[in-house]
Amino acid sequence: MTTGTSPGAHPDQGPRPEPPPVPAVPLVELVGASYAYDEGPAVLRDVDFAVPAGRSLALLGRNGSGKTTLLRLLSGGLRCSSGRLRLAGDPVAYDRAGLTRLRGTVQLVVQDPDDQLFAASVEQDVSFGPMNQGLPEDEVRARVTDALTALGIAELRDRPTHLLSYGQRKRAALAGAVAMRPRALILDEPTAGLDPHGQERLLEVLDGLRDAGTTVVMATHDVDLALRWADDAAVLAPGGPRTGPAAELLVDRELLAAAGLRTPWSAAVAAALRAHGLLAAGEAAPRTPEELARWSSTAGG
Ligand SMILES: Nc1ncnc2c1ncn2[C@@H]1O[C@H](COP(=O)(O)OP(=O)(O)OP(=O)(O)O)[C@@H](O)[C@H]1O
Repeated sequence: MTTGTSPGAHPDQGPRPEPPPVPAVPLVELVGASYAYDEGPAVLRDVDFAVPAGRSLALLGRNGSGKTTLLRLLSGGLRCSSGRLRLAGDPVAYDRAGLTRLRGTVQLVVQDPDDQLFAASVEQDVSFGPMNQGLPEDEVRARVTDALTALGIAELRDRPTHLLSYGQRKRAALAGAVAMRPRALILDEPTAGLDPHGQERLLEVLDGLRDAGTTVVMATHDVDLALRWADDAAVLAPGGPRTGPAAELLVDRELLAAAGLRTPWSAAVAAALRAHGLLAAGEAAPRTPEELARWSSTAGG
């Protein structure tokens, strides 16, 4: 991960606090990692991939580029064919103790909530992880309450999981990970299948978690969402992942085209504003319709 910061923005509330600087030692890191499934060629080859603590990171790439595989390697669900996984600088041992330590720090939420939820009620599901950690009952209950409140689904506590809507199931699955109080949440396409309102609410939840110090990694196909939400971005391009500040990487048209991604809406707007002399070179471009409205009211554009 290259160093640098980018000014994040809450969707509707103006600039959010600056993220912490990129620390020298990543929270979790793949070094020279390769992975091939039994039946196929290598999906990832000799990949270096660092997740800096306390920041938000969007992972982008075309279908089949290896996003899910990379997230599973980072969270210990898959083991590199070669190379290694490090947690806070230390190599992860894939034994019980090593994986317990990793999962206490890094929690993966898979794309389909039905692959994650398994208990009869929301409360039972969300309490499973903390109970499994051997926490006292009071602590488990408090964590469930906090996680459901953070996700805005406190009223669903006693509901059977199979009666929830898709968006509610996505939130319940995320609550289960949040209840583990991990340092890093790794989310595989968390906004997929949510309506626009549901996406906005989820981003607010993720911003709140990040602002409280949780590292949040999200795989997504949505370049617009990635550019306005993430501090950092990683693009799975043919030569391997490219990482850097989202505001720099996600306006690199050549890179995006090579990775099979389109240019974000706001980058196209910025190019048009510059072409018409309305935005100075180096001046930050608006990244959302709300930022564009604020920019035009102050710039008189
Ligand atoms: N269990 C598996 N067994 C064999 N091959 C697999 C398996 N899971 C994924 N693959 C292959 O690995 C490659 C990368 O898949 P992966 O799911 O990591 O990509 P992705 O970037 O997450 O894709 P998408 O955007 O479609 O979700 C694909 O070619 C896929 O066919």
